[in-house]
Amino acid sequence: MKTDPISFAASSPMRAAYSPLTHSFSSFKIGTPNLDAAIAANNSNFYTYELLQSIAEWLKKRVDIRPTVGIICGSGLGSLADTLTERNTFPYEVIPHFPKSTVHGHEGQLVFGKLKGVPVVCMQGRFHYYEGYPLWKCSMPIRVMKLIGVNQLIVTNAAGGLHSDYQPGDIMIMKDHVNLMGFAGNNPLQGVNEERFGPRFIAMNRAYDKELRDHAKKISKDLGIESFVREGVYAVLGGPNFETIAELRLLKTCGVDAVGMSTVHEVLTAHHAGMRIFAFSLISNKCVTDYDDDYEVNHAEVIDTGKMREPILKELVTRMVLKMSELENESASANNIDSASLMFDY
Ligand SMILES: O=P(O)(O)O[C@@H]1C[C@H](O)[C@@H](CO)O1
Ligand SMILES: Nc1nc2[nH]cnc2c(=O)[nH]1
Repeated sequence: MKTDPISFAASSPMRAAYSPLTHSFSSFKIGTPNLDAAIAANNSNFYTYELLQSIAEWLKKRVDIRPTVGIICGSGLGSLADTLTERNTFPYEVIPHFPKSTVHGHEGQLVFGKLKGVPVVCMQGRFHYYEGYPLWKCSMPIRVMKLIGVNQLIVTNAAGGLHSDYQPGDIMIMKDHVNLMGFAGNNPLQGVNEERFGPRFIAMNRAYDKELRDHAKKISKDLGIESFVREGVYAVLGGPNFETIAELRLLKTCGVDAVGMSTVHEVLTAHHAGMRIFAFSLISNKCVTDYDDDYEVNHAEVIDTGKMREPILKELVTRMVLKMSELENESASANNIDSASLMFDY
């Protein structure tokens, strides 16, 4: 009989639970009220490697497509997944152990399919910290994708434009981020490190792949959209409130170009797992940094900007996926040549 990871965990006598609140580990007997309370309070990293593997296996049993490229759709950008052919859709509530999507504009389903013949898996809806989930839970689908075979990730989001030149409808290729939640000690990689995904300490200077960013700029030129494609720095805040004027002024002086409430936890998890990452923000609104400005940002506007830019974003993402698949094939054949020459030499 196959061991269900939950029952396996339940049969282990002791388990360590990490509390990001107190930054400490405590040992709990499985099945004791203490552990149950810790899990209920989301203070324990509950997704063991084996549990994540069982989720990946559950999906692989139900779908033939084996994607190596994953896509995360931001607010108002879910229709990117509608471009897929040979679609196989899994609402999050049917996938074992998946959190539920609660935000308007995030459908809450995992969609497998093909983009111009390239197999991809798309998160049509993501998880945010402000929904009440800890960051390791928000980013668990990235690890599931990794176990399915995904090694390149496209991450999209809607963000407020802080840079004075940015206008709603602009596309900002992310070259870096400021992890404000990380400054406060909140990080999805906290807790016992799972070496099978990646090392304890990771460098971040190459997280946003330069070659992919250059391809995106070239594609933008080919599409004739370079006048509204930017490259900049995204800062993540926990939300759900939008920022105060004082907060925005502070962030502007720190070199931040756009502000949002997602993406960074996914990028950290994907980079830790060795994935190649391309990320962009759709600038959905201007950030108000003037006390005389009465304009108030709202979520409906964020969704509407996504709809407005839908056709061009679909084209950008499709061309990026084709390019990523090409790069992967090139590196696969280079590896084959390498191993063939090794066989010849020895
Ligand atoms: O999921 P993303 O980051 O695209 O969503 C942004 C941030 C908030 O969730 C929401 C605010 O309107 O849009
Ligand atoms: N934090 C933040 N997230 C956003 N998502 C879309 N617009 C905004 C914004 O202005 N601020």
